[in-house]
Formats: sequence, structure tokens, C-alpha cells
Amino acid sequence: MSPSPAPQAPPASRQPIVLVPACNRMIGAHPFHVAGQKYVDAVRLAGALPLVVPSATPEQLDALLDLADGVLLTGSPSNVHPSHFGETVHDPSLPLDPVRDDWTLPLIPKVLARHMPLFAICRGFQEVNVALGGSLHQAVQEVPGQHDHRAPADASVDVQYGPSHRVRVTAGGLLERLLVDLAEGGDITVNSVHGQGVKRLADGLRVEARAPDGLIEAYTLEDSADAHAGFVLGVQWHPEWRAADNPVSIQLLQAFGAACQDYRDLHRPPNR
Ligand SMILES: N[C@@H](CCC(=O)NCCCC(=O)O)C(=O)O
Repeated sequence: MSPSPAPQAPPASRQPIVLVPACNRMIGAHPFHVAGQKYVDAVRLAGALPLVVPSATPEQLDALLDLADGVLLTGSPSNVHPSHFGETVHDPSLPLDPVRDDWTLPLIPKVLARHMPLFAICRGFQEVNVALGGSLHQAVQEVPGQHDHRAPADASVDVQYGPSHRVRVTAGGLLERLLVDLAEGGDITVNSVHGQGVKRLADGLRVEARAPDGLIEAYTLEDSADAHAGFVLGVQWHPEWRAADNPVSIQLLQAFGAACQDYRDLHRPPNR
């Protein structure tokens, strides 16, 4: 029997489009919109076309989402402004990005209302929790009983983004389903590059993984499986880091890409 042909990548005109909201940073004296290349590359690895979006007004959100088949929220050195969960800034030396907050926080409920696939990484993971009414620890390492989840400041980037700790995947959840054969004894090993973390999980989110100190490391939306083409996932770690070399990252990105493709096929007729 002849081997079955390898699956063909769809032509670019049929590839799903994934919005990647940019961060805002000064480069010299000038403000720039920036998106880390590793996130853009991860969208490509998922089989989708990345579309980095600088910012938007509330009136523009629906028009932007009309273009999209998925959203990837990136990590960032900046923190979500704590006023969005009723607190004042704990450490004024840490960066904020109010321009990003101002449009991604209202964007997130709209993405979910459209049942659009959403992959939220690190800051993005924290952002979704806040957008849905949850709160954050502003300094996880200062909370009694919690570990320090920050990367060592003086280490090389390979060490900073290298394997850090194990997380226990929730039995019977989305992650367990996506990571068939990859979670050894229910655990995977992840990197860890964050000072903040989920304090109160927003209503409607369900824990998908925890660190050994109990910190929430992944969530999905309750009852999301069918409505969201099977993919609403937030992770506190960085699957985009050297994603092509990491079987867990590949599996997550392929599942995200497949969900975006399903969304596209369902919502966009062939000639659009
Ligand atoms: N600032 C928040 C979020 C941490 C985060 O997203 N880190 C990523 C750093 C840059 C990158 O790799 O894109 C926190 O400290 O918790």
C-alpha cells in the first residue's frame, strides 16, 4: 500500500489570521509599538498569518476582530496596571504599559463573545484574568508560601528561558487532552519569567495546571471546548521560546492553529 500523502498547508489566502497586540516602548526618545519576534514566529509555526496590531480605540475593536480568526496575547516585561483590579502600584520601578491595557482589556471579552480561539501567554495570561474580573499578586515572591517565579536577572537568556519547574496538569482538562503522551505522570516542565501571578481567578476560568507552590500556571474557559473551536488557553510560562524544539510547545501551537483554521473555515466563505 502506498503511504498516505503528507497534509498540504493551505494556500496563504486560506490561512487563518491571528492578531498579536503590540506592546509600547520608548526606543531612544521615540515611542514604538513592538512585538517580540518569537511570538510572531510562534503564530507562523501554528500555521497562521500573524498581524501585529499597534493599538485601537473601542470603536475599532469589532472591525479588527472582523479581520481575525484568532488572537495571541504576548508576554511582556510590563505589568497590567493594578488599578484594573483595585490596587495601587506595589513597585514603581517595574514597567507598565497603559496603552496596551487600554485596548486589550476591552478586546478580550469581545474575542470570547465571538467564540474566537485565544492563546494568552504570561502577561497575556494575567491580562485575560484581569479583563474577566480576576486579580493578580504583584510580587509572587513576597507572598508567604509562594516560590520566586522570576528568572535569575544576571543569567544568560538561555538560562532565563530554560526549564525551571514542573507543573501539574489538571486531570481530565484541556491541557491533558492536548498533551497526550507528553505529560509524564501528569507533569510537564516549563520555564518561568514572571514576578506577578494570579491571585483571584476570574469567574468563568478553570484551572488547567498548577506549579508546585500552588500558583495557577494555566487556565481555560469553563465549558469552552465546543463553543471556542476547542481553544481558549492561558499559560503563565513561555511556550513560544524555541517553540520548534519543544514538543509541548509544538503540540499547543498546532492545536491553536487548527482551532484558528476551523474558525476561519466556519466564519469566512472561500472567496474572503
Ligand atoms: N510583567 C509580568 C509578565 C511577565 C512576562 O510576560 N514576561 C515576559 C518577558 C518578556 C518576554 O519574554 O516576552 C510579570 O512580571 O509577571
